Amino acid sequence: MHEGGAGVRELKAENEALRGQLASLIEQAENNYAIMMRHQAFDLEIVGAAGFQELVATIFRQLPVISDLDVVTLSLVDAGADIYTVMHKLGVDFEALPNLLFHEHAGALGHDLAQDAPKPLLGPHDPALHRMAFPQPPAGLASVALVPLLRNKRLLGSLNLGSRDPARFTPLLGTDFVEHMGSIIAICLENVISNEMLKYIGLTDALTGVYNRRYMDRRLVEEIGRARRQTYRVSCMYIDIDHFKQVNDVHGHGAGDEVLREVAARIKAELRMSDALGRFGGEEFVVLLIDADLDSASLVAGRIRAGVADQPFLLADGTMLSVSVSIGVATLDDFERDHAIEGVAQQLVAQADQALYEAKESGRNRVVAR
Ligand SMILES: Nc1nc2c(ncn2[C@@H]2O[C@H](COP(=O)(O)OP(=O)(O)OP(=O)(O)O)[C@@H](O)[C@H]2O)c(=O)[nH]1
Repeated sequence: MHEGGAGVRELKAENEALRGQLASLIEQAENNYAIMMRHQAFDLEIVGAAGFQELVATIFRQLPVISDLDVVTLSLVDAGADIYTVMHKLGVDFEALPNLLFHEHAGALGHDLAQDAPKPLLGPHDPALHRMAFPQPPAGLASVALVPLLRNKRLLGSLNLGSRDPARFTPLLGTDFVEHMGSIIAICLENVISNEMLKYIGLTDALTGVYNRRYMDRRLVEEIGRARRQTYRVSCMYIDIDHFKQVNDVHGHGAGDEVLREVAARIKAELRMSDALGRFGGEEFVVLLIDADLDSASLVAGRIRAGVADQPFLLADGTMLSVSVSIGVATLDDFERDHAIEGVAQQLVAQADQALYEAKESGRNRVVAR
């Protein structure tokens, strides 16, 4: 009887211990489930990101929270600064993304480039070794994971995770989870970068790098709409290189291309950030000036004319060439509220084109405003 009582107590204790273990296993499973759900929501959010800025901002905003990290940086391989330049032109606000780092060469990422598919590097934080991944490490950063972002064996960059907990990332830890995260982020990055590049190519002129006609037509309509609402002036310049056929005929098409590029650069040098310059085809450029009346647009046009004519062009083969442009300027002042914006935009460009015709007729290398 006595022995039987002890047996029951033992069984009870064992039962309680088992219940305790089970409760902690259930809690752990629930925790893991919650983490998995948060990561699934994160995956869905980054897959749905509309563009580069949204994707990168989502990574920086969400990852530290859902993965309980003290710092996240993203290093991108950007030979020739192509990605940076295009994103900048498309309006990405890099100041809002201080943990986005660009590197000219993949070697700066810290991964073993001799391997076809380098593995994530986990271990203690070493300020000297991890300087490129964490240029401004938070105080107390103790362990880090550098996760290579790979697409078809090409290293796009590295996702760099940091924690103040020294046990968070150790070389012995499994890397399946971070590898999975890295592969999803790599796919999303490759997608948004190529989409943004295509968008950019579709809006710009390959020879001169300025906007193309398609972009300018759209921008004109947008700007006229905005100018109507906010009642400021919009002016337009039509610029045409004088006797450009001769440049091609005498010096060759390559020299003509060089002149087109240099003219575009000289026009751009006289414009404000808010103005838009586009090549309308051949040797014609159109400039849209925001918040500029006819007088100030004519002043800018005068500076462009002088900027082209006063300094001879030095071609790659050493040839010096005198080039000039004729410019027509027009402005939108009564906002023509009763007319459709598309019609008003066409009329503004046509008016500048008419002024350009007068500039050509009256001797070239001059500005006519009307
Ligand atoms: N090199 C080069 N030439 C181009 C390009 N697009 C158009 N052209 C040339 O631009 C020239 C335009 O000549 P025209 O329209 O006759 O005018 P122009 O000789 O500039 O004479 P004015 O405008 O009357 O002063 C033609 O010779 C075209 O072949 C281009 O992308 N590259």
